Order: sequence, then C-alpha cells, then structure tokens
Amino acid sequence: MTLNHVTLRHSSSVLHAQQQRWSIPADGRHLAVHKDPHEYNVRKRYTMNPDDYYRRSWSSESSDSVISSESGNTYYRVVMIGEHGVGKSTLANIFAGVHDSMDSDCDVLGEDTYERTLMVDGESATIMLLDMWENKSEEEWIQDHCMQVGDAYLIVYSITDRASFEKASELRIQLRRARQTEDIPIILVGNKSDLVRCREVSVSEGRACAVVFDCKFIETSAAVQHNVKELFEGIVRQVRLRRDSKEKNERRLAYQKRRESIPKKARRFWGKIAAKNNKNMAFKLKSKSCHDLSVL
Ligand SMILES: Nc1nc2c(ncn2[C@@H]2O[C@H](COP(=O)(O)OP(=O)(O)OP(=O)(O)O)[C@@H](O)[C@H]2O)c(=O)[nH]1
Repeated sequence: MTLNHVTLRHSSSVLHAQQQRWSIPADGRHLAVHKDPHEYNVRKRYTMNPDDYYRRSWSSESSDSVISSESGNTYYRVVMIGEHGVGKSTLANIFAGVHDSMDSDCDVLGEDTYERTLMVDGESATIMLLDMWENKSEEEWIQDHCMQVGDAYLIVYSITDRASFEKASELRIQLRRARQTEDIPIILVGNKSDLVRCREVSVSEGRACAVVFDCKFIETSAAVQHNVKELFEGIVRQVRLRRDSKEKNERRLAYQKRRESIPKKARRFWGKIAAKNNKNMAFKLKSKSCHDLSVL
C-alpha cells in the first residue's frame, strides 16, 4: 500500500481535537496503518470529576494500583514521560480514540488522563494513561509524582531528535533511582518513525539503549499509527508477565502463538536460528528480545 497522506486529529486536549494533515515521505512505504480496533473496547464519557480523579490517583493509598475487579478485568496505571514535543500527547490521543481509524469511546478523566479497556490475549485490561509529564524545573513536584504513581512507564523520544534520546536515558536513570527495589515494566518508545529522512537516532542505538537500561524497545509513528496498538498491548503484557503466575502467562503465550500469523512464526523461527549461529549470542538474544513485548 502506498501512503502519501494520512489525516489525523490531534490537539493538546481530546475534547478540542482538530483536524491536521500529515505528509508522509514517499520512502515511508514500509509503514503499516492499523485500522483495526477490533480488540479494543472503549467508552467516551465522563465518569469522574477530574478533581476526584486527581485525589484518587495521587493519594498515597492508591500507589498499589494494579487492581483485579470481580469480573477479572485488571487495572493498570501507565505513565508517559519524555522530552517536550516527542509526541506523547499525540500517542495519548490515539489511545483515546481521537483518530478516525480508531472510532471509539474513552473515559477522559482529566485533561491529561485517559482510561480505556483493551482485550489482550483474550483477557480484558483497563489502562489509565497519564500524559501529564512536565520538563520544566518549576514543575518538579509533577515529575516526582509521575515517578511514583506508575505501574508501568513509556519513555518516549523522537527518532528525529537526539537530545530527546539522551533525555530518555536520563529519565530511565531517574526512574531507577525513584523506584529502586521494584521491577517496573518500561518500554523505550522511539516515536516519529515516519520521518525517515530526518532520523537522528538509529534503530540499533534505540535497541542498544534498551538492552543497557534493561527495558523493552519499540519504534512507533503516531502520525501513521504504526505500532501504537502493539505498544499499548505490549505494556499490558509486560505488567502481566511480572504480576501473574507462570502458568497464567504460559497460557497467554500459547494463546498468542495460536493466533500468530505464518510470516511472524517464520520470522521467530529464523531469528532463533540466526541467534544460535552468532558468537556473541547472549547480547544478540537479549538485543533481539528487547523488541518482543510479549516476553520478559
Ligand atoms: N511526523 C510526525 N509528527 C508527530 C508524530 N507524533 C507527534 N508528532 C508531532 O510532533 C509535535 C509534538 O507532538 P506532541 O504530541 O504535542 O508532543 P508532546 O511530547 O506531547 O509534547 P509536550 O506536550 O510539549 O511535552 C506535534 O506537532 C505533533 O503533531 C509522529 O509520529 N510523526
């Protein structure tokens, strides 16, 4: 499929979304557009006064926030952090279903907070996504809270901005310090992958950084919705891998494998063979698996 233009609605507030036209470089042809929201179950309505939300979300008793409801649905608080302008709000808007292709409803709990229920590996999970990170030093208290309240983190940089990549490393260190004893799922997200001609950070640099900082890695494009669905499903899988029993996770993996397409199965098979033949196997295997958001 050749893509030259994709229309995307974006704004700093979901409620005042406005149309914006994106130009996709001709050599961005390898990027896929995901228009299949079939596994998402979302609602768009106000369920809570934002003040109530902030009280609930930021109180000390709510820090242990992975909650299983009676229906078996689980609730995860995911925090997005990263340098100014890397695309956090745009990713959040896609999550919220602002984009036409994910015509859906979402609970908007405050200007920068969204809630949505996804079906991942046959089980539902509700994500509360927090997009309230501020880089300004006078907003340090927001940064401290963001570092404390997440069950999982998306550290976002732009592949077109090396300074934002360096900032991502700093944030990873800051997060490690703030939550020293915890094994928190983190995905390093290289956004704006559609801007191939402006790339300043290579895929291998992103991957190497994830290996060094012991987190997962994915490149996304909010503009053409490449890998955005995979990102949010991936963060759910990463939390589950840490919180749930081995048996439960093995069942989920079997479920994923049953649904895997033949080309994906073949890629996984050849990946294993290639890694076996490589001398520097341990690093290579880790480096390969940091792309795979369905394993630890
Ligand atoms: N080409 C391209 N542009 C993008 C992409 N994601 C975001 N942008 C653009 O990048 C600019 C910044 O995006 P935002 O979503 O506001 O970035 P942010 O990280 O939320 O920025 P702050 O709110 O200032 O922290 C906007 O003009 C977006 O339209 C992408 O994947 N590709």
